[in-house]
Amino acid sequence: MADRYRLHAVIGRGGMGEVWQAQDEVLGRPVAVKLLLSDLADASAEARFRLEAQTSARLHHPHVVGTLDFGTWEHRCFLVMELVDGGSLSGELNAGGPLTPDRLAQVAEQAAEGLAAAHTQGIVHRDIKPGNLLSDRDGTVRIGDFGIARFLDDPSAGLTTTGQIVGTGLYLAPERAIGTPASPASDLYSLGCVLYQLAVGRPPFESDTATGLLYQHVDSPPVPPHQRGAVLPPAFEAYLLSLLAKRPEERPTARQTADWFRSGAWRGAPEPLPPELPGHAVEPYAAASPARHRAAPQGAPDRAAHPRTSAVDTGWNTTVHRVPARRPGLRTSLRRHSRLVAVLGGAALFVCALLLGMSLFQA
Ligand SMILES: Nc1ncnc2c1ncn2[C@@H]1O[C@H](COP(=O)(O)OP(=O)(O)OP(=O)(O)O)[C@@H](O)[C@H]1O
Repeated sequence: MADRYRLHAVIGRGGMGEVWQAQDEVLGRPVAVKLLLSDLADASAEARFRLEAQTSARLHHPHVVGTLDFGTWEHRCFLVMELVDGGSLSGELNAGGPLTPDRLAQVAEQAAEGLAAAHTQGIVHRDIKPGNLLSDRDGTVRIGDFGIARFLDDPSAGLTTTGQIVGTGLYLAPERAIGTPASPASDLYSLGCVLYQLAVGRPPFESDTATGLLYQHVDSPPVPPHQRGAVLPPAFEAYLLSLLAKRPEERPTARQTADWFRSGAWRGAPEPLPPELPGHAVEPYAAASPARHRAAPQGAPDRAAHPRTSAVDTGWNTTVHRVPARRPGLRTSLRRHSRLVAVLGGAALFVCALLLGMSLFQA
């Protein structure tokens, strides 16, 4: 192909193309070649495919599948990638059943490292699922398939042109289920779903209908993995559930997740919850749902105790300028600034009374 690549065998087929195990005959190394499906060879499919190539080409990281080349051959676009020769995490689960805590922690750390690299570049993956986490033969995990990834400043992020939510329903974050664009935190939710599935054998939520599935993401607390037979250290389980927090701001960042798993803290007991801060209540998803009480489990990072600018919260520091903060409602702002409002109101009253007094005196 293209006077350079010898295609050997099809590895798999996705929504956009088929992936081949191939040989780069110029550089003499094995590669993976993704060919756009011929029945998709229209301008918009080509543009999406090209975007996938351009997005992934911006990332050079040991836990992201590297992009090597892109071109057109016999009217079909192709993308050349590093060959990851150990299969996907989906295959690993199917072949050997739920993963051991050690392997799971390795997957969590390395996938989070790859996500942190993407988020730092302003890229949200939007389709984290077991089939997109590939593994080298030595077990190293790499994130592949940036086919529906978007840059954070892309106004179309989160929706296709027809208004459909894209991404795989089993791993879709609640904020995306209700139509909000994907953010880095949405990738962390998807990673939480994947880790849950790799630990339990089944994803956290399943339903016969797409609506039923979306509803559960938004409103149902996940059943703790140990109640479904998983054997995880308590701290690990607590952290995993924090990734599944309904509210995006309560999830740890990719950077925090990678650091936490690398530290080995997952082997321990959950840390005690810090005392609830007054006025910390936020009101987005299912305020009255039991999920609220699950959202910040023991051992999970407490976002209120580590605000975005704190030195502990390094993950946010790298991405905070890219992530548009949700604007608080008028009532929330007034409540937050009540003391300031009272002082300003008092001062205004005083000035009015003074002016009135002076004008009366002059009259
Ligand atoms: N660089 C790679 N090295 C080895 N295998 C790969 C590589 N990229 C993809 N694959 C494998 O090829 C198969 C198809 O991948 P592809 O990304 O096209 O589709 P998908 O992620 O399964 O589906 P979709 O694109 O519809 O989400 C997957 O099974 C994946 O494991």
